[in-house]
Amino acid sequence: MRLPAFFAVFNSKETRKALEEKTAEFSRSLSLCKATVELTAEGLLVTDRVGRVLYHNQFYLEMWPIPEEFMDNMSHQAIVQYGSSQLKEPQRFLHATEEIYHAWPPESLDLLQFNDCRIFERYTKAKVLEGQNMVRVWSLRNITERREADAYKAQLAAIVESSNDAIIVQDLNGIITSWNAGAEGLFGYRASEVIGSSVEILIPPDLREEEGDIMCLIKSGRRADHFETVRWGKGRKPIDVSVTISAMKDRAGNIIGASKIVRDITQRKESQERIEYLAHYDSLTGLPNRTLLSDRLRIAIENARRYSIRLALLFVDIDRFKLVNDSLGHEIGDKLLKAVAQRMQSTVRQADTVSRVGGDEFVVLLSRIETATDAARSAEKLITSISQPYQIEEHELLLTASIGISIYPDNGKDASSLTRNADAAMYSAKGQGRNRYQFYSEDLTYAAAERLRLEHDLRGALSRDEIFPLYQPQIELATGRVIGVEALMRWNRAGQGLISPASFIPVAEDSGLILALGEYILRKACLQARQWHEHQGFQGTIAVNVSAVQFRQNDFTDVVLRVLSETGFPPECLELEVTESVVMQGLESVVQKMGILESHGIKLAIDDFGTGYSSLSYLRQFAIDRLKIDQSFVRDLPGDADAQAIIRAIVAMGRSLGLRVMAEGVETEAQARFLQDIECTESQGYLYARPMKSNDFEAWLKTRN
Ligand SMILES: Nc1nc2c(ncn2[C@@H]2O[C@@H]3COP(=O)(O)O[C@H]4[C@@H](O)[C@H](n5cnc6c(=O)[nH]c(N)nc65)O[C@@H]4COP(=O)(O)O[C@H]3[C@H]2O)c(=O)[nH]1
Repeated sequence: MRLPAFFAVFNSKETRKALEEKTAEFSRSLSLCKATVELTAEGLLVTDRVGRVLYHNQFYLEMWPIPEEFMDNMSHQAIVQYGSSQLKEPQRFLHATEEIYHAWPPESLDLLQFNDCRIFERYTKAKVLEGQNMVRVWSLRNITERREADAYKAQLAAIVESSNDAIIVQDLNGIITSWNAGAEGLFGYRASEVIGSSVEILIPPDLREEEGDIMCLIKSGRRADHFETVRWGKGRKPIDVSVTISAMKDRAGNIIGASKIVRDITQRKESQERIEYLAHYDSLTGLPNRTLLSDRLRIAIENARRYSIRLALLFVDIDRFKLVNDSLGHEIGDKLLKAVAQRMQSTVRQADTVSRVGGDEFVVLLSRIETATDAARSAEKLITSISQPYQIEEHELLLTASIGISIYPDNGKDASSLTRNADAAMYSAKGQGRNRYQFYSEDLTYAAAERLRLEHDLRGALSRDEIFPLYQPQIELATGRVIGVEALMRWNRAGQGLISPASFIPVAEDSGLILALGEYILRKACLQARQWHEHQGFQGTIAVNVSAVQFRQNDFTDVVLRVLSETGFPPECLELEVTESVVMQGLESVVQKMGILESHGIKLAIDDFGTGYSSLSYLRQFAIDRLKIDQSFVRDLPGDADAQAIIRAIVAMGRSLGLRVMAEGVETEAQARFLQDIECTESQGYLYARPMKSNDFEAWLKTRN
């Protein structure tokens, strides 16, 4: 290191001793000074007025870095030139340095950004040394870390301010010390209103203990993390929130407070509640759904077991509800279901559960009954209540319900057997004519299993060629002439012989198989009748039964017309027999379909007439050609006065409406005579012939001619 020139001013004028002492003292302070500047974490450089380097410390060399030998006899400008290649903006740096020597300001401050991202603060100060000599001290300090920390802090502050969450800082006494914009938004207080106040203004009184416990954990250095709770907004408005809490520490690591991130979870809570609701309640009727019913049933069974009491499960099915949906549309159907649900609910006790488990299926859980009669009483009440007329928009509608009942512990000790058995009992109630209730019994289990087997076998019946029609002639009473023939479906079930339609048609209807079966019989009958027309001299009509399920199909008339065109059978010789249940609907789509059929000349007969509960006014609305008096009335002829009266009335009404009337199930001459006497024109029954295979019918026909 070069020593300053003022050492030379000491000369022999001083005493040697004094000089030595001074020199020693000076040397000590110089060493001290040197040690200090070498140890400092700043790069130090001293130049004279024109930039000659008078002093630099080691750090100055290392910070660039600049080789030591480069410093020898170098001007500051040359050194700066050398080092500038390390900087991001070398030109600016060179210019600034030059400007300092030129303008010689008392001090200056600027920043050097190195290519390797270090940042140095460069401070210079002009100094007067040894009285007149002007020097400049350059001090360069690495401020990279400080700058990063500042940037980080600024980012953090920006994040806190821009966060949608409320970020609140409080001290250990619960005094709010920081309150961001998110907190203003969530709680409705401005920062100026709450800073310095206790956090208690945000905490409902019943939750202050919870808050106290959490703060205790925080103070003791344990984790409290995350919890969901309720806070008060301005005006004590409760808000569902989630709180994430962490301890605030000072530099020494002492806990000095807590920071809380508070998030509004009102919407999430609401959706959670909605999901919860949808998982357990039927959205249309608001009744408990199958899941909730299962829970309640399980609890009720446990309860019944513990206290040795009985409970009942009522499986309620609305009869023929599908017809309402198909004909009046789902909107009306939905309104009707809501009304049914309300009635059912108001019929049972509060402790009982009415649930909707399917489209038109309800299950009622009577959680405590004394005897089976209690369940029967409830079932009766339900049936009565459901069967009162409904006014839905402009429609007055009538419904009935079939109910199956199973009782714990008599008919099952667990939820699934009780449910299964109530279901079987309901089917039995339907089988017995609907609009009634039925208790479960062992026989029903057998019947249910048999029903399943039947359905299974029926599925393959067509492909196995087991389905075929029999034919029964229809007679004009006055002349004995064969005016038509009715096709009656039979099933030759493998291993069981001929099965009557009464036992398999309801199964075919419920399973939808009736569509294929019905079309098959229609086609067969048309083909057969065409052949009889052409080769047997038979000119009568062929009557084919149509189930309400078939009639309901949107494409029903298309199917009929297609079969006619494919078989080449004249439409005016086809008569479709529908039951009163079809016309009873009295609906636009029925009228429309009948209109289409009529326009093609196809005839329509009302089968089993007199057994339905329909209003007679429909007879005028529909394109009907014939009434078929149900055989239950004919059976009691001629002795029974009531049967006589009913048949007389039907015949008279038919005549006055211009309809043909046929009596079914005529078995005796006396019945036929009575019918003829009252001017019933047509009849069908065992008296003339039983339903026959086609070749038997042909043979029978020959005997008539
Ligand atoms: N006791 C008695 N019975 C007589 C007499 N004359 C005819 N019968 C029976 O009475 C039923 C008349 O048919 P239905 O009222 O249309 O009643 C039919 C009809 O509703 C339905 N059915 C039959 N074939 C078909 C079909 O192809 N499609 C549909 N959807 N239903 C059908 O099954 C019902 C029962 O049919 P079957 O068992 O064939 O029973 C037939 C017939 O065999 C008689 O003098 N005395």
